[in-house]
This record gives sequence, C-alpha cells and structure tokens, in this order.
Amino acid sequence: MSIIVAEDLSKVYPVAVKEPGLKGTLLHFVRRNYRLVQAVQQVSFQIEAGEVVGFLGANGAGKTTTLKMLTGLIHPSSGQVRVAGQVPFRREASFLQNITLVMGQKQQLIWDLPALDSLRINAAVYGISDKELQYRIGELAEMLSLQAKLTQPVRKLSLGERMKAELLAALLHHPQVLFLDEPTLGLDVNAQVSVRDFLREYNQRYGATVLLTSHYMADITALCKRVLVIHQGQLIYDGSLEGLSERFAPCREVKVELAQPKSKAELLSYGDIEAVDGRMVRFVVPQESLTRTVARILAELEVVDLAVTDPPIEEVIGQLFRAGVAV
Ligand SMILES: Nc1ncnc2c1ncn2[C@@H]1O[C@H](COP(=O)(O)OP(=O)(O)OP(=O)(O)O)[C@@H](O)[C@H]1O
Repeated sequence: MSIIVAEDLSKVYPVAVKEPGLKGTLLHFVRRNYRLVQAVQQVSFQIEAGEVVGFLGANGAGKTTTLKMLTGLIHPSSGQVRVAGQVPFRREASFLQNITLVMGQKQQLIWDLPALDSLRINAAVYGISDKELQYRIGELAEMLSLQAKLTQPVRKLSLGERMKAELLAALLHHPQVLFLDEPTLGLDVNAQVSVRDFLREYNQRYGATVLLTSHYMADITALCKRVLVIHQGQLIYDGSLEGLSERFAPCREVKVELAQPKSKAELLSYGDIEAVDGRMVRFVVPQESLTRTVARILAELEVVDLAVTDPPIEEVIGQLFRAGVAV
C-alpha cells in the first residue's frame, strides 16, 4: 500500500481585497471583499514507502500548500489525503510520530541555546528515553558530522551547520515520512552536498520516504529518480527525471564528428549550430525534426561519430516553468 496518497487534492485561499486610501481602509473594516486564490487544483499522486520524490514547480506553483496539506497544517478545500494510513489534518499523535516537515526558511531550534537543549525538549515531546536520546543523537550527529557543534549556541553556528542541526532535530523521533521544503536553501555548495549525502544515507539506512522541494536541480538529480511537477496548482508531470527531458525538451543536441572540417555556412542547413571546433560540430535540433535531420546528416556528410543528447535538466525545467505546459 502507498504511504502517501493524494486524491483530487485542492486548496482555495480566500484573500481579503482592500481598495487603496483612507476610504478603502474604512470600508475594509465594515465590509470585506474577498477574492479566491486557487493554490492547488485536483492534484493526485501516490508515493510508495522508501521512495525519494522531487516536487518541482516555479515560485507560487503550489508546492508548500501541498506539503502543508500532506502534513495536516492546513485543511484541503476538497479531495482526500492519507499519509502513513492516517488523515493528516487530525494531527493525531501516532501521525505526528511518523512524519516530519523541514522548511529551509523556518527554524525550530532555539536561537540562544545550544542545539542539544532543543533536542532534549524534542525528546521530551516525543517521549524518547535518555538512553535512546543519547544513542540517536550520537548516530545522527555522526552522520551529519556535527558532534562538536551541538553544545554551541545555535546563533553561533554557520548556516550549513544550523541546517544540519535542524535536520537532526526534525529526525530525532525517527519519522517514516520526511517532507522537506527547500532544505538546502541559501547553503554554499559544500554544505548542499553534505546535506544531500546525509539525506541519501538516511533514506538508505531507515528506508524513509522523502518528498523534497528544491530550486537547486543538483539536489533533485542527486536524490530523486521520480519527480512531480506542479504548475499553477496543477500536476503536469509525474514520472522519472529522465522522462522529463523526453517529454518537455523542445530540442535535442546532436554532436557530430566529421571526417573533414566543414564551414559554418555548409552546416547551417542542418540546424542551428551551437559550436564548431575543427571536425566537431554541435547542432541544436527541434524534437519534431530530429529523425529527419539525423538521417540527412548521415546521408549527406561523412560522419565518424554521432550522438544525440538531452539538454541539461536545468534548461528543461527552466523552459517548463517559463512556458507552462498543459498535461
Ligand atoms: N495563506 C495564504 N493565503 C492566500 N494565498 C496564499 C497563501 N499561501 C499561499 N498562497 C498563494 O497560493 C499560491 C501557491 O503558493 P505556495 O506557497 O504553495 O507556492 P510554492 O510553490 O511553494 O512557491 P515557492 O516556491 O515560492 O515557495 C500562490 O499564489 C500564493 O500566493
């Protein structure tokens, strides 16, 4: 059975609209007008236990709203959601024991205290014994290379160390399902890599299920075989990461090694040229004319080697977010 099930999940936010000026402010007190923002529209997906799934979308696409519905922070306007067999919005203790939500831009650790003190508070909330707490902190701190940092006030930690300490706090109760909203936000490249490595190891060691949003494609490519893409509140893709390029990339790169160098003018009839370097040529060819163009190149030019590659995944996603593609 799937550990996360969303069926026709929708969320509409009523937003109060106020006219500018004093008159608008006074009227706002007496009679409020609302406009409705459809943040998430009939989103359905299922995630199996142990999967690591990337959740992609441009700013305002509906990712955080969906995560909030999956963790029970907000009630869906319509649709069904079950996580670890429970209805999140009921926020039952057995549900909260099973999940965690980490938001890169929010922190739960107390700023002026050492992380260790906040961890003790969390342990009390989750009913973790002292002995078990020592064991779990030791294990997670080692995985995160954080042993020496837990006795320092949180405000004295670097951003990367703080994020790792946040992860430690969020995972102390050994949740089965991790909802991670931009866990590497603002971190430098080294810190991003160590958070990624930790998440991979945590998933493998505990078989935890992870739903992860990130604007850093490196997080997604390093961790997720499967991605969900949301655009203007609608799920427009649910499938493999490689499948994204196949489905949405408008162009392919055709790399050709020629027997003899050719001038740019001679090559232009085959497609846009990305680069020419002696006998090596890189063409950018629209998807729909790919087969025809490759056949022409092979028939008309003396070719030593030819390879067709997808554009970088960042480019595909960027294009997808800019254009927005209907399902
Ligand atoms: N509490 C709220 N009240 C009204 N509108 C909201 C509220 N929260 C979110 N929205 C709106 O719902 C839409 C989806 O927002 P959401 O935060 O889910 O997007 P997101 O994909 O997480 O974006 P980002 O990547 O910028 O965090 C946006 O249009 C946003 O303005």
